[in-house]
Amino acid sequence: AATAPATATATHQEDESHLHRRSFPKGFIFGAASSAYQYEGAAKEGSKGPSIWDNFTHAHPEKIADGSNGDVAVDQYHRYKVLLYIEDVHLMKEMGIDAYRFSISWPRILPNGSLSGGINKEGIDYYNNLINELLSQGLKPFVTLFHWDTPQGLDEQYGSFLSPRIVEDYHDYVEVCFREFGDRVKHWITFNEPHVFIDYGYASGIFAPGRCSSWEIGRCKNGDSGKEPYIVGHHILLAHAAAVDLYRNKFQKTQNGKIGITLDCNWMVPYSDSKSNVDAFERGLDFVFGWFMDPLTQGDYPFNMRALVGGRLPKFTEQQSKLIKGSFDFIGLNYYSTSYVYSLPIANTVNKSYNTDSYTNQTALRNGIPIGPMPGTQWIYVYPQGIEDLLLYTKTKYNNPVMYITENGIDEKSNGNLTLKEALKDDVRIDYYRQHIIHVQRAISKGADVRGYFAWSLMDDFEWSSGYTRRFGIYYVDYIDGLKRYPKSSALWFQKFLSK
Ligand SMILES: OC[C@@H]1[C@@H](O)[C@H](O)[C@@H](O)c2nnnn21
Repeated sequence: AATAPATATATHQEDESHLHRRSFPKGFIFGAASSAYQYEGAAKEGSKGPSIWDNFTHAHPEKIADGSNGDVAVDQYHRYKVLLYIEDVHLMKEMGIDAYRFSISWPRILPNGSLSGGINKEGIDYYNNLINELLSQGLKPFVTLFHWDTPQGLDEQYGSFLSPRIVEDYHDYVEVCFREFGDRVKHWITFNEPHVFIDYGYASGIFAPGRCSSWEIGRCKNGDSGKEPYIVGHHILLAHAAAVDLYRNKFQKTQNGKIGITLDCNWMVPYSDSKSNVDAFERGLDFVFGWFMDPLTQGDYPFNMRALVGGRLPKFTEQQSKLIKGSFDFIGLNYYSTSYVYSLPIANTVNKSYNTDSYTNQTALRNGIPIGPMPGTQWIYVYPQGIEDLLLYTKTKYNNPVMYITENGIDEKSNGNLTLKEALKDDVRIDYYRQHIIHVQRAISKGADVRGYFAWSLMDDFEWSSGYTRRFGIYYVDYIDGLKRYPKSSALWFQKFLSK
């Protein structure tokens, strides 16, 4: 008689026997990731200037799930020694983690955003201490130069990324960072996820600076969701290229570091194999990922964007195109989830928006069946095949660049009713990391040039519009009792996985 099908103990349960650090290429880096606004706190200390996130959380607490902000966050500014030395670096070392990805707060270096406003020595000192602490514990610093916290001064002075003036100010800011930290920092990331920063900050308006058309979900007072996203994206690419050009011409020969950019791309699966939905798959990826990957590899935006956005999409001069094309030593990829994508009928909507320009929509359900389990927040459906497919898509379409997974992770709801012991038992996260690491390994075995993998996040932290209601950490932070840190089961799993 036919044997009953084995009931899956967990979706995508994979064979783990071959899973250990040695099964990755020599020199492959495992790390943990963070960002300045989500970790540092000390928002008004050390002569730091305000960022748009300081302004946004205080001006619009209603836009944050628990009305919170990053004034204190997990207080890395005061605790990095404790955070990274006695507790976390100690555990990171024990865990065998090789690198720590963190971001520098632009207004902590240049308080009003421009060089003319002066360089903040206390900011330089803080990051020097943090970098030295990491190195003293054998950890490589991977530094993100911009993780969404634009100096408020530049936003007020000339609309920050809405103006080409941002290119010069960003150039001056990164030059200070290369000069002050480049002797020890050998991996630079110019921008974190320009797509998310723009989509949420200038199209839907739910993130800082909270600009969008009045009819968009953010109900913004100012903005234009059909024009501003493309202007901001254009200036980010120009600023990125200026930073890479500066690094290559003035610092790389002596400092011998690498510079790249981190892009987000949740993977997509055509809702059906109909031509229209397969076309939607291409368009959907072009509007999220190709928006930046095409200029970086070919010097112009994808054809789909040129065709559908028309005159609202800025043009590159020949010189700008040359400067942008090839302006990276590596690409950072942030992957979390996958959705089905389907085509929408072309409509002559008066209300133009980045959110509708691609004539695609995404859904987690097909015929009512989710693409994967959703054990955490409302947007992460566990689909490990997606990280493999994204890596292989990038390999095939963009000539196999050097890649790092610079973020991958899952969260759980913050639940005050759990005992500490229960809160530390994050088996879902262990399962998530195990499966995604296996699929990264498969992509490498198929030729993808992946050099590293960073877990998001080292510890629970300020989760943007979700505030502290969502926990992404492999460390638990006790927000009630002095921000104490406790390794979750996933931290101990990493320790075991990395020690083999
Ligand atoms: O939402 C979890 C994390 C954020 O905390 C990071 O700051 C951001 O880079 C990101 N991109 N995708 N998912 N994430």
